[in-house]
Amino acid sequence: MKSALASLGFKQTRKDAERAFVSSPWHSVTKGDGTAPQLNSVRYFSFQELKQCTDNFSEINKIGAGLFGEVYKGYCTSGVVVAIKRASKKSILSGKDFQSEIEVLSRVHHKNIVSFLGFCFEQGEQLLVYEYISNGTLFNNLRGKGGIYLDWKQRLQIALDSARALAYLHELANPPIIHGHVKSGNILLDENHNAKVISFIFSKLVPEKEKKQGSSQAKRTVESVQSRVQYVAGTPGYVDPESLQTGLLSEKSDIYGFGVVMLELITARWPIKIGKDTNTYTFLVEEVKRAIDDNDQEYYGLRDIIDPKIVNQVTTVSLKKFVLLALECLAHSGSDRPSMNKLMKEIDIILQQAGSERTAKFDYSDDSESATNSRSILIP
Ligand SMILES: Nc1ncnc2c1ncn2[C@@H]1O[C@H](COP(=O)(O)OP(=O)(O)OP(=O)(O)O)[C@@H](O)[C@H]1O
Repeated sequence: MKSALASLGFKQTRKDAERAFVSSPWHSVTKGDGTAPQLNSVRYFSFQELKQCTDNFSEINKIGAGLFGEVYKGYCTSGVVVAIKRASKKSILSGKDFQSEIEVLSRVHHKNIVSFLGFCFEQGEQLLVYEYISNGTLFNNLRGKGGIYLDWKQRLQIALDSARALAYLHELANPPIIHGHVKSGNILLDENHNAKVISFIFSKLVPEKEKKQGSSQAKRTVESVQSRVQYVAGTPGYVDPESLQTGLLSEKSDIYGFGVVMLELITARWPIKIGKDTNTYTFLVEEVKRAIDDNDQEYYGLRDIIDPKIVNQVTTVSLKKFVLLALECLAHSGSDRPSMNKLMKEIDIILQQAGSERTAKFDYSDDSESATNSRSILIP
């Protein structure tokens, strides 16, 4: 992390850092009260610096918008590119809340989670600075909008990368973190098509006034999620039905969202489709469940639903196992869903099998195993 920061080219000296920290509103919050944040691996960016590297937050540098606010591409003087999330007025947190979010963010380090580089908190602004991930969201790429063609094995690898990231958040991060908003739009692809999970902290970045009693690290109200799904396109299809009933989010809500992402990887379809009259909805989960046919040895009943771009590549065994695993994630009751750790291991096995199934095909042997795998040739 240190070298990444040094290469940012802002030439931050210890003096600069101290000056910046003193001028930040946290100074008054933390001074002498023993709650100084552990910010060893992140740096403070002045608002002026961020303004400069985004050309005054120009439209041309705007790359997206989420519930926290708008996201800008920023060019550091060294040429390093960063992604800057600028809180909208309604997302501004109290100094203490922002501080605790920064503390959590600064402790998360995983190769499949977008790196958090620093923050800014001055002039009534709150900004988060991340490494910039160049190849867009999985959501867009699956729908041909990101310019990347993803074959079946790459999709399995993306599932594995994302599962690793979420398993880390659930089981290794300290304190454990519930993502709260798992969707293909929150999985970015880097230049080597590695998956990088983003936005995991957002569900905690809910303004104080929107929080309900009982909101904590482990159990957060789902009210904010519900209010968000009304205006975030595509998100409703990912919401765990059990959390909607109980009003609480848990790790199992992330598992549900992940199950939907798994189905997207197979089908490249929207998690929810709104009919022309806007009164009818089709959930991908229901579509897949309806189509499954145990008697179909080849496609498991999903021939017409599988993304046409990969339909000639999916291998029978890996397809069936992957779908069954996704359906386990989508069980109505959270207690029936697997843990992220289990998912990670299962997907790893499926990926290895998919590899060997493919190899079997290239053997051109005439046994029944390779006959079953007759669809496993990769189309370049
Ligand atoms: N580190 C990053 N590198 C490149 N692009 C990013 C990065 N972070 C965010 N983006 C872009 O900005 C968009 C908005 O991101 P953001 O995380 O704020 O919102 P979201 O994922 O759409 O929704 P939500 O905040 O509700 O999860 C993303 O879809 C992505 O295109």
